[in-house]
Amino acid sequence: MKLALIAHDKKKNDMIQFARAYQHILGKHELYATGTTGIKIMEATGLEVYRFQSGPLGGDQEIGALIAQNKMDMVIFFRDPLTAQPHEPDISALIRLCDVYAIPLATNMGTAEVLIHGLDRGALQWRSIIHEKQGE
Ligand SMILES: O=C(CO)COP(=O)(O)O
Repeated sequence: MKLALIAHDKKKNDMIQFARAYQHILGKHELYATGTTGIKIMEATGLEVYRFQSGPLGGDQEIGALIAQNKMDMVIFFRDPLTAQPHEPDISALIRLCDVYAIPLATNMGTAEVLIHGLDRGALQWRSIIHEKQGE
């Protein structure tokens, strides 16, 4: 499965903890991230992560574009709900596209835990039907 990992600055430590804790699960999947989040995850875990632009420079939109092509299977996005972001419209657009395409989205650690355990138990196998249709 293809997973997107994104964290706002005040949530980057949470993302590092999450990636370390679930490295054994994350390592079985294709990982994508916005620029700075990706570097931090790679440094902390040694996992291979494909990095898009940093969020404020268009990274959320790049991940949104993959969702619009039905090429992303899960999004874990540790948003900072207490800090205004200059690229708020991009963030809203990404979340909206997850809803348009029924892509599992976690915006906090509690939901992320549920999703990652579900992923490991095969709860996203329905997505493989879409992969087959796309010839992947
Ligand atoms: O701003 C972000 C998501 O909206 C995250 O971007 P970075 O991972 O580059 O910090």
